[in-house]
Amino acid sequence: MASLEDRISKPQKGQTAGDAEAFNGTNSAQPTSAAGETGSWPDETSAVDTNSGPSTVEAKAEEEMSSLSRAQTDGASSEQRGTSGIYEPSYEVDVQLSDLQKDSGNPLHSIKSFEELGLDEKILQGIYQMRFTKPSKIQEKALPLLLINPPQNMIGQSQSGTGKTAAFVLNILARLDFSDSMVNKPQAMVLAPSRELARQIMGVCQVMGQALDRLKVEASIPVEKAERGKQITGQIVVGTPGTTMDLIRRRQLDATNIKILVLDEADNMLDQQGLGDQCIRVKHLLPRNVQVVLFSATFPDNVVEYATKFAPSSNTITLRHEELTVDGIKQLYLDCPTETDKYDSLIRLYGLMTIGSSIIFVRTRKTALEIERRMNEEGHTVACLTGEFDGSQRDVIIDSFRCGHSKVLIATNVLARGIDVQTVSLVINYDLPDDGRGHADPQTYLHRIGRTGRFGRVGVSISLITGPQSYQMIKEIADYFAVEMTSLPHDDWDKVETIIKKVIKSSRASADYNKAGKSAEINMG
Ligand SMILES: Nc1ncnc2c1ncn2[C@@H]1O[C@H](COP(=O)(O)OP(=O)(O)OP(=O)(O)O)[C@@H](O)[C@H]1O
Repeated sequence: MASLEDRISKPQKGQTAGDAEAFNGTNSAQPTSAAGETGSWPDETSAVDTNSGPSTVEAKAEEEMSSLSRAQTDGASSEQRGTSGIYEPSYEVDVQLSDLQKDSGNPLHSIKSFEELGLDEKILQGIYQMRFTKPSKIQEKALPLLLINPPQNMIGQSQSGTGKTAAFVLNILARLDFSDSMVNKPQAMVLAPSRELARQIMGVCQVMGQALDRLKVEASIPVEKAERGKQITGQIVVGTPGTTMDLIRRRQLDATNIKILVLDEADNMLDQQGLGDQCIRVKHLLPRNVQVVLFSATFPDNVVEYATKFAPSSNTITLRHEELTVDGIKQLYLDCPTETDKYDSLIRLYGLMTIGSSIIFVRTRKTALEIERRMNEEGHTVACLTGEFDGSQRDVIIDSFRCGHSKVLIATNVLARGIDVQTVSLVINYDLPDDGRGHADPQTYLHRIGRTGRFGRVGVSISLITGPQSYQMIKEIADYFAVEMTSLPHDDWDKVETIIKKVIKSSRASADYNKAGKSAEINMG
């Protein structure tokens, strides 16, 4: 793969998209353990998790903090550690992480320390609390550009799980004004495509900013019983675009002092009809000189122009699509003769090993509920999260998954992006993501499999294939990212186990990450 040298050059312009399935809630959170009972996936839990946050616009700060601490436990329960079975971890993830961070071809590599990035002492304290030792490449490259004064726009791209959230959160924390006249004024706004991601980002802001005494972070996500007229007074507001727009229009959110607008999963926010529209409208309600920051692992060609209009004259950090996959995620596929075989294979996979936590992605809510029902009937405790549940149900389900009470989550694309649960060691594409026209949707595939293999951890993705069309789709995906996918035989489960063992082992051994060119191309606006 071509290696990209860091390089200085030029920017562009862009625009928007809308809310969608992102918010209905969900389901039936059941306490869980995975199915079958043989091996275990590597325990990759190391550093602190930074997950999800709390509640709703009207929620009390204390409730938020307690919900946050719950949600931030990433599910690395002691029972998951050091289990024996399909693969025994051979060394601590800290060691692996430092090896990875020494490798200049790795997205986690950087030559700088956090101390060199010019951050306030109190913000550094937050970083130490999170036990981040070194910045990742995107953090190292993006932060100096984000912190320049006067502020400049940014379009930042980096592989899934490489720390984009901390990059934009640190910039926000560094720019907040806690003086008496400003302390109750919203100053930064982060928009995300789902309530789960918005809550997670809130959590990161709160943990990273914990040494900042007057910091207040508030959510703008749909709530069941919104307190009419309640004013948002947090300096940071994190939410979904539709609700945020409503709050501004109802004058519950004073946008006149907003100086930073971040769109996380920006390509999704700008691309989807509806979400994009709402993002544009929100932006129009903000001061003209707002610093616009767009982050995502993917920026497909069709959104780049849009993005460069939305964030004019941006500094950009981009990657080629051949460079987007994370080497720690081993991509496998299982060819199933029929749809029925798909379900049987799923059950066999769970029978094969005990899995830390896993997500099964399906195309429709109906399939999600059907698989949930069947797996529960067969004694597997699983939960399901789709857009049809209400917000509070969704919160319960995702929090239960984050803290490891439920370990198997069946989800639609609503959870494909951004969700960071470090114990997820397996992602199953029960249905491949498609573009609605019979072709693969490589971006969604990348985001889905990126729910595992977070920040140097090892993960496995298994796509279930049935028939020539889905075979063609997996081929399109493999070609798009220039990756090799390992085939699993559906009729020889001993072999499946052997292959999975082998790929996990090989990915551990190859902490060298030798794919040349995982570095970003930087363009200065
Ligand atoms: N410098 C660091 N050192 C150690 N861990 C880090 C560092 N930066 C981020 N992390 C951890 O890496 C994980 C992934 O970070 P994050 O969720 O920001 O990834 P991302 O790039 O936004 O991924 P995605 O594209 O999937 O949204 C988080 O658990 C975070 O706490």
